[in-house]
Amino acid sequence: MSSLAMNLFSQLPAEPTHEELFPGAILMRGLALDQDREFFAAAEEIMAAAPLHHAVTPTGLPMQVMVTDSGDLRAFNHRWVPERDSGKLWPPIPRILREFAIRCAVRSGFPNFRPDSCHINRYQAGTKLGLHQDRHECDWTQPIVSVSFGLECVFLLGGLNRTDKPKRILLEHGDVIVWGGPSRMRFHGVQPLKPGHHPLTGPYRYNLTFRKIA
Ligand SMILES: O=C(O)CCC(=O)C(=O)O
Ligand SMILES: [Fe+2]
Repeated sequence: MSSLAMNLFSQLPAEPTHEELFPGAILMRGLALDQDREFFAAAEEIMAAAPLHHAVTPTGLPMQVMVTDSGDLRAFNHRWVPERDSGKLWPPIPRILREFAIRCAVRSGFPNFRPDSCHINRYQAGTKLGLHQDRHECDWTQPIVSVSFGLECVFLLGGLNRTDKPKRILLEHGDVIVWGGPSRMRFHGVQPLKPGHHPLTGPYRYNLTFRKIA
């Protein structure tokens, strides 16, 4: 019996997992659970200072996913597009989130991660994110740290070509995925969210990605 299943019976908090999905791509189930309320409250602070808005495709079309950002001035300047964004500066990354993201990277074999931004995606039932690579960052030796809250989703982690068949990974509240090194440019995406209700986030899934952009 797996330790996770045992814990259903013992009612003890589950130990986070450490699963290497590919070289440089690590799934740590439940790693954010211990402090989920504090972390989500910090995400809510970001959203209060920088309200969620619809993401737009590179060609300017509105997407279903709602997004916002936090981070330092250099990262903001690197990503800011006058035609797309308001001129308002990003709020800083809350310290509790930045330090957690660094710990996640260290556990995954990336001890030099220095995130300068935290991007938030909010999904509701039916919202998906197509397969893409994260390529707006300057330094691809720095990994991506992704933390999920609320409703579960099926995360797709593919290869270095868009047509490579992706692995399907169920991501639940508190799960963390880090991808870097040889996995940094893997295509990834999110399948349409199933409707549901989560005690902390209601009808939504939130995903926080920590990056070194500038
Ligand atoms: O929501 C997720 O799990 C992935 C988000 C993502 O890939 C992105 O924002 O670039
Ligand atoms: Fe991405």
